[in-house]
Amino acid sequence: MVQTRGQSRTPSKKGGKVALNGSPALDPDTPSPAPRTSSRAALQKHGQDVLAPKSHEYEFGGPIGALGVTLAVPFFSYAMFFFCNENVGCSVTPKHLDLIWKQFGVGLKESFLDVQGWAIYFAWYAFVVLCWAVLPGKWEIGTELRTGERLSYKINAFATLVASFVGAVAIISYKGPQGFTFLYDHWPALVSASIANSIGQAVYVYAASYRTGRLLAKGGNTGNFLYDWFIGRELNPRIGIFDIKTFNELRPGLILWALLDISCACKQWVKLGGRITDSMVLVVAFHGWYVIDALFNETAILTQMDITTDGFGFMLSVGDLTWVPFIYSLQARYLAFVPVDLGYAATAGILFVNGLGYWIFRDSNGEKNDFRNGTNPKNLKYMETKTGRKLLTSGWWGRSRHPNYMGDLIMSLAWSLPTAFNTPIPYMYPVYFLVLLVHRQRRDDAACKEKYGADWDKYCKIVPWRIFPYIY
Ligand SMILES: NC(=O)C1=CN([C@@H]2O[C@H](COP(=O)(O)OP(=O)(O)OC[C@H]3O[C@@H](n4cnc5c(N)ncnc54)[C@H](OP(=O)(O)O)[C@@H]3O)[C@@H](O)[C@H]2O)C=CC1
Ligand SMILES: CC(C)=CCC[C@@H](C)[C@H]1CC=C2C3=C(CC[C@@]21C)[C@@]1(C)CC[C@H](O)C(C)(C)[C@@H]1CC3
Repeated sequence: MVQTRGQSRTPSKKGGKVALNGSPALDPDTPSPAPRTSSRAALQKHGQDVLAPKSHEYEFGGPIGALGVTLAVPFFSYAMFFFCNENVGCSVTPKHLDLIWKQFGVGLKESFLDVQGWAIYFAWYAFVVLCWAVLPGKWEIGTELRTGERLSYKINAFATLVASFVGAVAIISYKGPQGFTFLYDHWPALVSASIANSIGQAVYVYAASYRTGRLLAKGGNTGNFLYDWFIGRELNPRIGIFDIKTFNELRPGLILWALLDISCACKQWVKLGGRITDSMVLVVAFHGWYVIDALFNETAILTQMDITTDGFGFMLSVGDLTWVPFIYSLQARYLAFVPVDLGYAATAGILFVNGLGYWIFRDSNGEKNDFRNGTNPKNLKYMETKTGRKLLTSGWWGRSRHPNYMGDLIMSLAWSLPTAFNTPIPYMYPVYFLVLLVHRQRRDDAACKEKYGADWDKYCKIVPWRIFPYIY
């Protein structure tokens, strides 16, 4: 599989560099830490202005926005379950609300007193950490930090995915599909445990960021407790050589998403007495492929803004650990109790929409990756900038400034179409995703404007559309 995201592969250099946050940078070929030069010496080189610059601007609506998202994400993660499940159905009517209200006590019990569900979640999390520690993987060096140093990351997310799939297949082969419905059956407890995990981690990294010498994210040090806790103060929180942000971004949430989908398919199999619908096959395959693709290209995230620029706070912890697995799998969970048979024509139509989205997503990311890696196989036009970096002005990047987002958004629609049109709830994912990517595009454009100055304005004149040509 080719690399699809990020700008370029991070250089795989040998050599013992110093990581500021107390963890030694690593020789990429050895899983054991290279000798530390002296983190204290490195600290002395950099003043507080470099390590912990004060942030003067709020994003995401400032502290009020931070509070809103902090409350909204857990609320919606529960609501999507309690408003849409096999006992109450998935309609949007006052009668339905009344029914949900009557189930409130049961919901509380299922969420907080289901010890087995909580145990499953934390056993799962421990398993993923263990895989990180014991499975082989090469060490890759990340992008240069503000301090001039680089951190190393163990690349074995794909091996973790394979180990998880092998485990799931073993359970299903041994016990049958009914033996793998336990994730579906403990859903509210799993949501609660993941929220508890994300709160715990956000509190930990916030407190740990006050240790001396931590490198803070430029936007996460406003001095407002709620906002900084939400956005994340420290850029690369680590426990020794374990990088908390990259670990959470790719492994526990994304793999759990794929496993929840499989569990939903097993539930449908049991419900229908030994078959799964074409719509379920499509959803599980589309999601599964997306997860495989992300984990196979693990190194690509090392150049993404979440890793290079943003801190790790509650927004990312709850996004990675709760939102991704439990909201992104909504369509599969819906189909588990409302089976939809699409037939050949609708299946072909949806395959076409997903294929179109995937092609745009992959081809546009590929064009940029090639270009940032110093090649231009399609001989695309580009413009020079004063920074010395070039910007593509033809091909996908000549059609809009974020063609890769367009592809991703088209795919997100294809993931909801298999649920048909009985209720709008399974379409919540593409709606959320549109909001996320429009916001992300604006943040990225602002960052590019800062980076390229007047050259970015010139590029925007050549390529006026932000995501969708002739629309936005
Ligand atoms: N499923 C999900 O929940 C999410 C998925 N994604 C996906 O992740 C992928 C990566 O997205 P993201 O990290 O946001 O950023 P992008 O991959 O879109 O990268 C943006 C960067 O590309 C460079 N760039 C911009 N224009 C040009 C050009 N014309 N020529 C060359 N380089 C250019 C700039 O950096 P520079 O010039 O410095 O190289 C810019 O900062 C996307 O496909 C997105 O859809 C993202 C978020 C969530
Ligand atoms: C509602 C809320 C708290 C949102 C926080 C946003 C996060 C859910 C997303 C921010 C960037 C993300 C990325 C992915 C998942 C969603 C979050 C965490 C990603 C890991 C999905 C798989 C992709 O292939 C990816 C690796 C490009 C992507 C990276 C960004």
